[in-house]
Amino acid sequence: MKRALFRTRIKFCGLTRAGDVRLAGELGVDAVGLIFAGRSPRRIEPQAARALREALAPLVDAVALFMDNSAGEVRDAITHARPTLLQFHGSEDDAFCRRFGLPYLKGIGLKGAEAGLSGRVLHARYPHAAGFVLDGHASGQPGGSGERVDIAAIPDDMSKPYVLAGGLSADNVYAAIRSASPWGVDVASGIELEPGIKDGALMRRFVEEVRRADCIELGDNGDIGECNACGR
Ligand SMILES: O=C(O)c1ccccc1N[C@@H]1O[C@H](COP(=O)(O)O)[C@@H](O)[C@H]1O
Repeated sequence: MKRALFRTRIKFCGLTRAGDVRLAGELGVDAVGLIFAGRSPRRIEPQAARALREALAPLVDAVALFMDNSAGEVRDAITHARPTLLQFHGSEDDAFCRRFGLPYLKGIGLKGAEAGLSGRVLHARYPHAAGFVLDGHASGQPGGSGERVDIAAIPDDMSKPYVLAGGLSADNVYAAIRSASPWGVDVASGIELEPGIKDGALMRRFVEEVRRADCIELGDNGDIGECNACGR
């Protein structure tokens, strides 16, 4: 695939501090994930989400992440966080995910029960999904554990955008983008000091590595061509 002027989208997930949200915007990150899943160490209360939302720069998406939350909890989070996108990581079906009137991403664990499902099956199961988050963890398990995604497990017939997640960091995101060419990349633990506490230097290095991967144009035969932006 030729990647002329392609820009890999970046989502930082599980932010809990307004300063981290501000820095994400300054670094040019496309989306910031606020986690309402009960099983997450990065979970925030809806009221706390309001302050984080206010720290978000314009033109940056706020993504509200859920895992088997009740409809009431999802609505409460939406009221406070005013997300532009929802992300579901549990056993929610398409009807549940779409009932809130916002576009949604469905998180799929590439290990366990959902391993080996084709893109065709995923698209049929979640026909209204805007895209998918393909994550390294087993289905039924919460993400955010740093469990490394196996690029070989990505279905080869994904027709909707997918975001790659699972154990990504500044040390491996370049290689992951070069081999999988995802629509976007999503990271939680790889940019933090401890769950929910992000590290500015790791955030910056992660973005730099994504930009470096995007700077290379791959020809149809996989050869590395010159940089689209700088011509080198
Ligand atoms: O991050 C969490 O705590 C979490 C909890 C429940 C479901 C999903 C969760 N996070 C998602 O998992 C990916 C990968 O995380 P990591 O980079 O491997 O630590 C993260 O980007 C979130 O979208």
